[in-house]
Amino acid sequence: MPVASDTDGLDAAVARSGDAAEGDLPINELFCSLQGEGRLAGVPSVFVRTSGCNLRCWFCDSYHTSWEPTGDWYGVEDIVAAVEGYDADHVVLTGGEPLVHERSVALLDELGERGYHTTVETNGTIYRDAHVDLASVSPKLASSTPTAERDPKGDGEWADRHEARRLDVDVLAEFVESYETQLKFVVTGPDDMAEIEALVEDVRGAADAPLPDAQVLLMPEGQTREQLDESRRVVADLALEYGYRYTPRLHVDLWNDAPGT
Ligand SMILES: C[S@@+](CC[C@H](N)C(=O)[O-])C[C@H]1O[C@@H](n2cnc3c(N)ncnc32)[C@H](O)[C@@H]1O
Ligand SMILES: Nc1nc2[nH]cc(C(=O)O)c2c(=O)[nH]1
Ligand code: SF4
Ligand SMILES: [Mg+2]
Repeated sequence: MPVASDTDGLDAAVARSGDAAEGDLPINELFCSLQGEGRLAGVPSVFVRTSGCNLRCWFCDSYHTSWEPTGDWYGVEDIVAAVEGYDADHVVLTGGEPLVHERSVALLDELGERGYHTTVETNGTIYRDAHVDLASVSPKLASSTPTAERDPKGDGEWADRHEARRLDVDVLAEFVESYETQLKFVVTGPDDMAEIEALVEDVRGAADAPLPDAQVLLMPEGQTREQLDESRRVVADLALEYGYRYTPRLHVDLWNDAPGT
């Protein structure tokens, strides 16, 4: 069932569609896999992927949650029951942008109460107070902006909105202060490094909690194994040069771009 048909996933994906009940969340997919990214890479985890996003990265590997959001509406209890059907104690709430949905708070709190370790994969533009064991924040760099030349769908209609929304240093600082946080940058090449260094310094200046280099991760851009074959060495060398941590995309290395991985 399409969750949204117009171009603004933030408004449209949250809009009530037909028989969706108050308190439901738009879910694009739910599956069990190994966490592929970040400091918990390799840990068996249930992934809950919400639909709808307030940004439009040209490279988004979850096209059907952002550019053309699809999914069905489920209540928190149904989602928890589906999670409990798998033999895993880690849950990753992702999207789309899960924190555009106020209802994500209830889901995270319920999972926390049941003893799950919760990771939230977020673009870091919206802060919410919830049970979050690891905030996996992926701030979006200028190189993510869908200019006319790189737009997967249109002719750059989203570029200005994306550009205006993609960074909020105070929101990033709030994540760092409130949660165990990793900043996980999608790196397209050496030209991204100046923006990363400046942003990390800005967040350090704004946050009342430390942000050591070990919590700053560089992740190669690439939706397929073939694309990562081109990018991973470049990004690994940048991590070594700048003293940040490298994170693989283990799921892509293992299963390429297969659905449900
Ligand atoms: C689809 S996003 C969903 C969560 C949230 N909207 C975000 O961007 O953090 C999940 C993760 O995949 C990363 N990602 C998306 N497309 C990618 C690509 N082509 N290459 C590398 N990482 C990508 C995002 O930066 C984020 O860390
Ligand atoms: N295996 C696996 N690990 C992941 N880590 C973050 C993901 C995401 O899409 O947020 C993701 C994903 O889609 N698959
Ligand atoms: S913020 Fe995340 S979900 Fe939204 S377009 Fe970018 S990568 Fe995709
Ligand atoms: Mg993914």
